[in-house]
Amino acid sequence: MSSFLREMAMPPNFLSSLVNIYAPISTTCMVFRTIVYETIPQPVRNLICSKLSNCRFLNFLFGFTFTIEQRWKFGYNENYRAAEVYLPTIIGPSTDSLMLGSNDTRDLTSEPRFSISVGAKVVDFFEGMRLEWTLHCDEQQTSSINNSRKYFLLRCKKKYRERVLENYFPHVSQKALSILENRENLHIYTYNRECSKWESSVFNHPSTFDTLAMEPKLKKSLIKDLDYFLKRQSYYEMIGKVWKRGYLVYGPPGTGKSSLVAAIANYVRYNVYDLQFQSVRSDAELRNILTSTSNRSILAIEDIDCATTASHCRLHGSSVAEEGDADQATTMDQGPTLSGLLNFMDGLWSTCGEGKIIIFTTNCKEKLDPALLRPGRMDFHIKMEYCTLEVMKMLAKSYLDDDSSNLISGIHDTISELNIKVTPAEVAQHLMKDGTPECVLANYYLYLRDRGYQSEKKPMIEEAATEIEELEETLCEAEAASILYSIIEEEGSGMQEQEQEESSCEAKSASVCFSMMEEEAAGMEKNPEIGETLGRKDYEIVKASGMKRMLIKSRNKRSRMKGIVFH
Ligand SMILES: Nc1ncnc2c1ncn2[C@@H]1O[C@H](COP(=O)(O)OP(=O)(O)OP(=O)(O)O)[C@@H](O)[C@H]1O
Repeated sequence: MSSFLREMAMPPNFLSSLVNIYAPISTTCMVFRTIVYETIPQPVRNLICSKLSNCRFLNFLFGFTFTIEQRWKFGYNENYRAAEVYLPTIIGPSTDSLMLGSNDTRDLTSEPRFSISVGAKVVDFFEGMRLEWTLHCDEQQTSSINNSRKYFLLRCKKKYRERVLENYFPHVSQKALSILENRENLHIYTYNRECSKWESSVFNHPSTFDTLAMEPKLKKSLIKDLDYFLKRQSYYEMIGKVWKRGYLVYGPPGTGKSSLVAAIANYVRYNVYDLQFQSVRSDAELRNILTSTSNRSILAIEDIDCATTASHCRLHGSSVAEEGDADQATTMDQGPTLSGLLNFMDGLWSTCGEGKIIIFTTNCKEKLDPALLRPGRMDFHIKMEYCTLEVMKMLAKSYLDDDSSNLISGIHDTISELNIKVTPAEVAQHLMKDGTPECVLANYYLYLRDRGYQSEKKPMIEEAATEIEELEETLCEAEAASILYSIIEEEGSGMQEQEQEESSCEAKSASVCFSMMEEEAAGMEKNPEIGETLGRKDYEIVKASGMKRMLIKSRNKRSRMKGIVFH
């Protein structure tokens, strides 16, 4: 060292004078630092720091900036989403503006929610690093569409760059994930064709697997399938498959297909992207729409049968082109093709995004293109059915909190007897009516019976009514004859002998017949089995036709009466 100094021709006392200068400066700095730390509170220190960090020159020298755009390449940027979710939870005094609002339509006094407004700064401290976030928005006017480019800037010291990448971003993503898993509000997005973007609103659908009535076995296996899917991200990676799941929900209108989509969303706590397939103009637009949905979300395409029929026609060039109107064909929207959709589902485009659940619903599975149904394309086919006894009990449980009433079985038996099909939506509509559970169920039972009469049993009722009329006539005749007989017996002396005999004979037989009828009717009235069978409604119906008397007196036609009412 001394030789080195000698070579440098430095004065020998230079080092000692350097130490002499350094010592008081470093002591002063330490004292100054201690004074600053002890006298200036941390928020004020943060403010000063943020002012200094605004200084472009200092930033240029010591700062580093990460830009996190809303879209990354062709898809939604999950880091942007993580920041969007995480930042409102770390708002501190240094944030000078905020967006505030509430979606709770039920409670005006509910606590408002915050989100980051454009230009606002949010400062975060992590492992001793100071990190400053700002949200930016650049308006871009392209043709008639107003596109805005949103992005976060994250500023930190240059020396923190690696630590931010390695520790801070995973921390933000992790926090965002747990916030999303426990979020109160889900969102539903609908595609706005005019400005080519998804628009969101709060998703408040109350349907859950508890309220949804479907075959218990099917429900159980669906829940199991969802659970497996949610926790097997790494398994999908291991087997080289994209982490996504497709469900095809089919069944007649009103069997709960849309309710099932909502129940799935509420169960997995995913946002829902609801796409009207018919509103998409081309494959390119479809690709754009689908890739701009976020990860861990549900894409629901309802009534896919309508969509794919159109796509199928287009695919085979049957619609516009066949009409030979080429000009019209070029000016019209071409619409997405079936292959465009399939490509997204399991072709190359399917790799855009992870954790997606795709749900197609249809009223008519048979109408679907076989390409959509081939094994492996939609992982799980869910058939939503007309009401079974189990489904009816579940509906009664969730709408009336009563699944033990005998009337439920009665209703179900009546439905089977009448050979009619009833959707859960119809049952739900009746069960929502006002009244005690018994009343509501009894009314629905009566309604079904009535419905049976009105539709399928109409011819039989008409036939029975004619027979009743005939019977009434006979009975009237018999009654008249009986009266006549008594009159004859009383006043018989006034008649010719032969005439008297004939009349008497006729009247007598009529009277006998009439009393036999009366006797039998009385017997039937006492018979509990028949009493039970001829329920209130049957009685009412007969009464409504003005035949109450007939009902009682013609019970000797027991089987026929049962037939009128029940078969
Ligand atoms: N399985 C069910 N469980 C509980 N409620 C149901 C069920 N099915 C239908 N509902 C009730 O009926 C209403 C309509 O049902 P939903 O819209 O889900 O049927 P859908 O099969 O999607 O009908 P569409 O094919 O006409 O769209 C729901 O709001 C719900 O109240």
